[in-house]
Amino acid sequence: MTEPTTLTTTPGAALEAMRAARPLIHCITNFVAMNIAANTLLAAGASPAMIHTPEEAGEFARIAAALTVNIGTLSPLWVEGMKLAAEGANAAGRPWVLDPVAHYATAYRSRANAELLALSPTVIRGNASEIMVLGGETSATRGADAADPVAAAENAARSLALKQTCTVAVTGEIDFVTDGTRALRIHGGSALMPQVTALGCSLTCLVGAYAAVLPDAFEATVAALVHYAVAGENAAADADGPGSFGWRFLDALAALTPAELEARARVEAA
Ligand SMILES: Nc1ncnc2c1ncn2[C@@H]1O[C@H](COP(=O)(O)OP(=O)(O)O)[C@@H](O)[C@H]1O
Ligand SMILES: Cc1ncsc1CCOP(=O)(O)O
Ligand SMILES: [Mg+2]
Repeated sequence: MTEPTTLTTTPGAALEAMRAARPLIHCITNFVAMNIAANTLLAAGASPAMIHTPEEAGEFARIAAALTVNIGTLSPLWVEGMKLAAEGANAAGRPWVLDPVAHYATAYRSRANAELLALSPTVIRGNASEIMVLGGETSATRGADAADPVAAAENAARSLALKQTCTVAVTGEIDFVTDGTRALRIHGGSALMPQVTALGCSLTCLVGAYAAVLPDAFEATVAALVHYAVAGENAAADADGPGSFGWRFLDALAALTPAELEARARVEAA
């Protein structure tokens, strides 16, 4: 029988540590997400830098506390920058997070994603459809939005985590995080979240911020997802729709205190 997964750093302590460190996060994300992801990191308490050109991406990854790579809007130059950055992060012993946006959509995108997977991301964060296909299963989805429930992706996430020796986060109505041995589910958030573009991409950057500070990538990923889940619930309480949810969500990320996060976190064994 396996032991139930417990956290050594609670979500409140993780938030306190992340804000105290205000880690510099190197983000290579897509054109849609760049602004909202940078604002997400600032609101949460980290310091973003969006740097993608091959001339400097490898060098900068060695300076930053963590790297996040998102394949949402690719071009050959960007892919080169992503690979150099991942190599730089690995060389400097920094964690890096991969967001495989719609990696199944085209042959070019699949190839780029496979090349990044070969560079051993510390964490992979995707929606259920993205993780199912990465884990060798099929999905009816074609674009960036999920067409499957998170529960359907749990087995794929476990096998992907074991194959890649990394942490895998599957997000959706109830998030699932595993490193192949440990596994937890995180409740919270809002049905308005998938109606605002790039919130998943921005979460990937926030996972980088926590992974920069906590030594355990599994626990860092859980902490980032809990921060997002509680902020999402708070923002949704007064939102009229996706538009007002967007700005309320930034405010809620910033307003959360470690004590509130501690009291409101809903994490269960999986
Ligand atoms: N139906 C939902 N209810 C609550 N939270 C949700 C729901 N769908 C997505 N989320 C949250 O939205 C955030 C982005 O996840 P997701 O939409 O799965 O990513 P992506 O944008 O990459 O498809 C996560 O924090 C996730 O928990
Ligand atoms: C719409 C879109 N198209 C290419 S990247 C992107 C953003 C996807 O954002 P998310 O995965 O967070 O929904
Ligand atoms: Mg996504």
